[in-house]
Amino acid sequence: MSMAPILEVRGLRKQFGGSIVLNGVNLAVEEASVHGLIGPNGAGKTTFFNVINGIYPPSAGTVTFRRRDITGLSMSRIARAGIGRTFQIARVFREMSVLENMLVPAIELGLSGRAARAKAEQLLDLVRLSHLARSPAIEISGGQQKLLEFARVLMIEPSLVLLDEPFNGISPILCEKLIQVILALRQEKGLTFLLISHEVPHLSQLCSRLTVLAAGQEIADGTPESVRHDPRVIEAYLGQAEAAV
Ligand SMILES: Nc1ncnc2c1ncn2[C@@H]1O[C@H](COP(=O)(O)OP(=O)(O)OP(=O)(O)O)[C@@H](O)[C@H]1O
Repeated sequence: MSMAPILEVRGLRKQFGGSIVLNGVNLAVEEASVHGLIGPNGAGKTTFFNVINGIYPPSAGTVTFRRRDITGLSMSRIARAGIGRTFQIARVFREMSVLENMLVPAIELGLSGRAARAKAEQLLDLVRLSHLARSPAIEISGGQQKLLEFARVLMIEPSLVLLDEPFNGISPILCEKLIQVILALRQEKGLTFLLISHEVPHLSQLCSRLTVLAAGQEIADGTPESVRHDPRVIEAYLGQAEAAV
């Protein structure tokens, strides 16, 4: 059985002025997998997401999603093609209630009021935010805002979800819940996840495959176990520890 990867990135480069942040990244994500993207601070992980979901056009390289070339498309077209994304610091509409936040993507997609609301309530239940549905988003914690953003991304029924540090600032109990939700969505709906995280135990629990980015290039790719013992990976992280001293 050989299936084409759902996402295939080749030779991706991103340069800001004279600074090369992504220097020819290659990465393939298998459909219905949970794939981790790790690497030292400043490696280019968030920039990689920013290029994949259309915040910035790449300087060179190609992005293929479900066999379709999506390189350089706008953010909204990439979202409509089926790629959802969350941010390191959740981006929620702070003055709106939690439920209203959930309805924004539905309005953009033109879903009917009643169906959208039922779906929103079901997803809020999934991330245990139902009791806060009427609270203004500004009044819930940063961790709860991240869960809200996660649930909101699911409103557009993406087939690939990019998660940037989904566990940061979330209580251990909700982390465990989020892990179970991700695994269930993969198992039951065939969703694919690409996630940036520094949480090694969570990554080992979730991911069949990890890609390690350092200085804008992928330096290792494989199972969490093989990557952890890769000398290039150890060296990349040691470099960071020395730099921090
Ligand atoms: N819009 C931009 N203009 C100029 N430089 C940028 C821009 N966006 C990112 N960079 C630079 O790219 C480098 C990589 O940043 P990025 O946030 O992608 O790394 P990261 O691996 O996600 O790091 P962290 O783990 O700290 O979030 C940094 O040196 C950053 O300053």
